[in-house]
Amino acid sequence: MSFNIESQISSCGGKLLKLKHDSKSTKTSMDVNVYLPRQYFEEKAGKIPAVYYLSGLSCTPQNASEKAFWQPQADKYGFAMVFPDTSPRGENVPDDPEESWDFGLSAGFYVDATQSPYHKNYKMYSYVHDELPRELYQFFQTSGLGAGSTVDFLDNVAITGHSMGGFGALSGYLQQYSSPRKYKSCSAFAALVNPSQVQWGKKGFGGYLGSEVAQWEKYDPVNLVKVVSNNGNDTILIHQGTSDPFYKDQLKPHLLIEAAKGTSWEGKINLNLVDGFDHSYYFVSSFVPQHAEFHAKNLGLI
Ligand SMILES: N[C@@H](CCC(=O)N[C@@H](CSC=O)C(=O)NCC(=O)O)C(=O)O
Repeated sequence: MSFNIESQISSCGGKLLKLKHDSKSTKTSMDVNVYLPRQYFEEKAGKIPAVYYLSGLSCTPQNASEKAFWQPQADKYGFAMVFPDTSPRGENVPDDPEESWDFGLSAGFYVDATQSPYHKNYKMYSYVHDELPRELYQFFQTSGLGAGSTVDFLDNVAITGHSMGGFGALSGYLQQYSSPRKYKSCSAFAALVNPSQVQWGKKGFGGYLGSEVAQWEKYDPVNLVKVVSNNGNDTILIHQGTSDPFYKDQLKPHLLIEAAKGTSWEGKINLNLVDGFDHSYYFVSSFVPQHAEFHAKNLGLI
């Protein structure tokens, strides 16, 4: 199933492509933005790595594309950016019965839902970590958009995200850690590190996965650091604003540091508490340069 290029927008030295495709995982049409850096259009840039950015509650692919300012960094180091959506959408896609913004549409939690009625469409784990990379790779292999360059959407890839998306990045990175296609690096901005223990996560996991805690633990980073072995010197980069209104009740990054103690991740989670910053994209965009450099190093670009 291929992509329709809804629009191509010049941004910095490259192009932001707004794409739409029919997803087998979600059984809906899905929007995704891809930023192709200036290197993609230069002669013989070869295979360009990709960074996947997972957005948070209430987002579409537009929020980060417009407000995180990843594009200048992508041009600086030579990586593509992928901005997936945060949930399936469509007239037959179930939403939150409470009509809140923390569950349902724009709040898919990057899990594969097992509970009715969400089990049909809310397969966001499989979509983000399996279907979307494969479909993008195939599409760009034949798109002819670049001057002899290609994007490596499958292997030399990194993952990052904000809030619910920070959870999604940590969860996907750790779950895929021992797979052949593990992400080369993972970072997060104001992430939900222990969804099983906070209101947002209890509502999301409960609604999508049911009440069996073992199903929650499969996705929860605080559990995953205890069962996934860090097979090298991998580190995880996290930034958290101390003026973030969700810091104390929903995000709780210290719980991940605590959980890592006594494991191969102890001392490997680089948590940066930054005074005066909130939860917004003013916070995210302030630290994107540091995260971009972190991923560029792990992708072998510097
Ligand atoms: N729509 C809500 C605001 C919800 C919110 O702040 N969402 C954050 C992520 S929260 C955890 O995932 C966000 O990224 N918002 C998008 C943005 O562009 O800031 C409300 O109206 O309060």
